[in-house]
Amino acid sequence: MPGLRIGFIGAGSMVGAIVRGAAAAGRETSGFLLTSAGGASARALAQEVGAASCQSNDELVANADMVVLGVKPYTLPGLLDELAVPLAEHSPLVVSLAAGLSLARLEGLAPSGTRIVRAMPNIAAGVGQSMTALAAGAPVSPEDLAAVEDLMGAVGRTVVLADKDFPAFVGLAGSSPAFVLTFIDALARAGVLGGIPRAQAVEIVTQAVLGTARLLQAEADSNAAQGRPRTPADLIDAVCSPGGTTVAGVVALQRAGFSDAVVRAFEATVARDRELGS
Ligand SMILES: NC(=O)C1=CN([C@@H]2O[C@H](COP(=O)(O)OP(=O)(O)OC[C@H]3O[C@@H](n4cnc5c(N)ncnc54)[C@H](O)[C@@H]3O)[C@@H](O)[C@H]2O)C=CC1
Ligand SMILES: O=C(O)[C@@H]1CCC=N1
Repeated sequence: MPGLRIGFIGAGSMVGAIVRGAAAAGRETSGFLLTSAGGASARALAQEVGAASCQSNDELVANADMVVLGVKPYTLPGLLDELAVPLAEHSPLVVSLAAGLSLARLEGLAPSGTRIVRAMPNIAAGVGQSMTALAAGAPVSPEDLAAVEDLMGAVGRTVVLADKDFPAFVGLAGSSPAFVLTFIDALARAGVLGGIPRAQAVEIVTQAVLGTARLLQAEADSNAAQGRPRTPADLIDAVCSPGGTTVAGVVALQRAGFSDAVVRAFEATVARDRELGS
């Protein structure tokens, strides 16, 4: 939204990805305000993207229309407590990126009536490919939500989700880049076992994963209108020649408990998200 001043409290991995992704997407970043603990990372990020850094979180809240909270979940309650007076006085729209903290919990920590949007992006925001969930609290207007969709839409896809579904979403998209990277790392190491140098193996696997994800997206986009798009299982069948190499590998993955390991990773993530919020 042109002219909107967006403050980011915290300039770590996630805010860095959003701010760099927005800058790379051509978003006007001169209205971005940044702070961090100690200030150094906020100043460096601000300089990199042509934004401004603030001396304090109070100054940032006083000057922003939207305040994105990009600190760790365990830091957030203390931060909201410290910001109670400026938040009550200036009433910016507040966006929390924190895992675990439900809208009800956030609303209980902020001054009464604070407009809060909960967002769960992922690290691919840095290259404009985040999958971000959004949930809006009761006082949030359609225009407020549209402003957050506009910011997060600049760095990937967005979906509005019920707050209760956030723990599952974290397992599917917030944390899952690390699961996919674990797969890429393991397959690339196997490639080294097969005699291919590590850097080349990583490049090869990365393109294979990217191509597969693009194939699935194209399938959904182009076939949705005409009928039932092919599912991941359909595409697995399309790669598996009878008696061929792929089915041998897929059956070996199944025997080793690959699907079970993935479901366990999801369940552990959901459980940890719930623990963080309790
Ligand atoms: N890293 C990721 O892939 C994702 C992270 N998130 C959420 O984003 C939030 C931030 O996570 P990361 O960026 O990974 O953490 P991080 O540790 O990389 O960054 C945290 C930032 O907060 C700053 N900070 C701490 N206390 C502060 C204070 N009082 N005032 C101003 N700045 C302060 C630190 O200086 C640092 O820049 C978390 O709530 C996390 O749940 C959500 C989705 C994905
Ligand atoms: O690990 C975490 O808690 C954060 C939330 C989702 C991704 N990183």
